[in-house]
Amino acid sequence: MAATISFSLFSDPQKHQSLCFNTHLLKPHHHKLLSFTPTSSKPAHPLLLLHKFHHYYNFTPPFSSSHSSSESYLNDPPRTGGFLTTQELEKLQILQNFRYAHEFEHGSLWVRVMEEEEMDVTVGLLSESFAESMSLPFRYVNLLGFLVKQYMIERRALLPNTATLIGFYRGEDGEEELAGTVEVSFNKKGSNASPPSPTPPKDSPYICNMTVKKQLRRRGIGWHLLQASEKLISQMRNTSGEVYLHCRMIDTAPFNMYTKAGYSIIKTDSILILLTLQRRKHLMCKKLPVYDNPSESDISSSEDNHVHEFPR
Ligand SMILES: CC(=O)SCCNC(=O)CCNC(=O)[C@H](O)C(C)(C)COP(=O)(O)OP(=O)(O)OC[C@H]1O[C@@H](n2cnc3c(N)ncnc32)[C@H](O)[C@@H]1OP(=O)(O)O
Repeated sequence: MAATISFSLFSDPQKHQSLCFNTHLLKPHHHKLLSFTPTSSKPAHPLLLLHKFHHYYNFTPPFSSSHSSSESYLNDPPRTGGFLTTQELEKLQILQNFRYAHEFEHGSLWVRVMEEEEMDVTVGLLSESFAESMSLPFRYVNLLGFLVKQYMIERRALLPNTATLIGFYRGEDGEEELAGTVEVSFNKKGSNASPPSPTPPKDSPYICNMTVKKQLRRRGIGWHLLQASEKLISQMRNTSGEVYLHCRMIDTAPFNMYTKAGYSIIKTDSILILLTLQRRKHLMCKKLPVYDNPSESDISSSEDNHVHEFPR
């Protein structure tokens, strides 16, 4: 079981061994989940679940208002397997300082880079979204959570080449809550070793794993998570002015959003992809302006900049 899981989950084949080891961290209830047989007549084999999970968004694949030191990246940078260069330290600083805010008539949204302590809530939000999109029963959310967390730990080690953004929403009741998340990779180092088809260029920025909490959808939050991602990409001063993303053909909501935001289809999976139990996907692309000075990328509309106290 351990060896099979490691085969399909991780984006970097060289991490195969380490995941074999990690799977020993499975708690007894995880083992139970892996061998779980749902009530339908056709049992969902754990391998099928993992296969679907791997190909869902990018596997290649939320928030508390109180917490965390703002110095966390620089004082305790994630382990990248080597020393950080001066340029990488500068990029960590950009990530740490990144803020995006928007005032709606119905409430406020703040977006920033996820801190380590926020990983568990973010994992919870993503797992529910994956279960929903893969039409899996709610009882699979815990197992998905285990897999998503392993993935996020691996991605976090690639900071500042990739980052997970989280958005907090405060509605009319004054309560703040985690509203959504999105992952951005900025360059080849942050890209996935085995990205989904159709394959995007590895050295270009790439957006994936966007989700908005179900109860908060259709309020403009997804749109502003996308704007925040593009703003961050521009601030990170990439040489490539193009940003790529995948969107499943059946997902009309994100497809409409990306089209409205100026993304166009570059390539679409052949119908033969259905033989591999995957949904057909579009690879979409948008050309972003390249700025010499990162502050020039601060192009949010004036209403976006009604930034007050930022929850941390
Ligand atoms: C690259 C990737 O990550 S692809 C994966 C995308 N994620 C998912 O599919 C997960 C499940 N879905 C979601 O979490 C949400 O529906 C999201 C993230 C796609 C959109 O988030 P929301 O906050 O609901 O979107 P938002 O309210 O900002 O709408 C922006 C635009 O998207 C489109 N849109 C959003 N929801 C819908 C919908 N249900 N039907 C049709 N179009 C929709 C519209 O064009 C909308 O603009 P409009 O309001 O002016 O018509």
